[in-house]
Amino acid sequence: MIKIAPSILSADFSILGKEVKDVEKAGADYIHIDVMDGHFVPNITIGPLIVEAIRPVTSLPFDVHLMIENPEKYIQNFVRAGADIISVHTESCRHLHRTIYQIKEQGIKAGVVLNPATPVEMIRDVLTDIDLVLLMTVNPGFGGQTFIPNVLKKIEQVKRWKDEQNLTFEIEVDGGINDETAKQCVEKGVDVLVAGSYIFNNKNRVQAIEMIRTRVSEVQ
Ligand SMILES: O=C(CO)[C@H](O)[C@H](O)COP(=O)(O)O
Ligand SMILES: [Fe+2]
Repeated sequence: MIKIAPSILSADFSILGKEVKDVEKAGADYIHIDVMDGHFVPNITIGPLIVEAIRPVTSLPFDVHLMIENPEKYIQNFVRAGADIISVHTESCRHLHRTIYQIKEQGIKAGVVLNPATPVEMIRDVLTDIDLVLLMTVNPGFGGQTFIPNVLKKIEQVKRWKDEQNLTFEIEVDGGINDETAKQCVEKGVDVLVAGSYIFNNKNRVQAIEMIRTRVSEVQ
């Protein structure tokens, strides 16, 4: 069963709690939360206060995507705020293995993220340590960008390593996901689809999630 993780980056922030509830009712599996610091990426978004504020609204897992410098400094804050999965970029971690274990020691799941231009070899030696691999299908920083098809072959490679070693981490994609690109990613072995603008820009979130599920079911 493919999981769908609406990215609240494209939600209406003036009614954020209501937006989260809306996608939960529409059949979301995770809530994807994009944390940006204006340094690692050219945009500033959500901090632990907002995560804490929406925590009581839903029981869905919070999938927190840290696009920040020195992510190790903020892990505990996001765990206390209610994160269930924290993913860090290989490009912002000098000691990736240490940071992964810092997350896991907090009793939550750890993910690693790769930008579109970062080779998958960067995570090969931590594949047995992680719960999630997040492959960016756009350059991080903004919602509503166009899917980069070159990432499809990276999905294929990560899926091959996962199967060869009988590993259980989830493969997630993020950026430019719509019903068509979702299908292409699932064909290559993706388990979790992050979608921001495709879901939140549709007034009918049930229909948006249903469109993705219908298209990807053609693969399964
Ligand atoms: O991490 C992100 C951007 O850095 C977002 O999760 C992503 O862009 C989702 O937005 P969309 O589905 O509109 O592309
Ligand atoms: Fe994201």
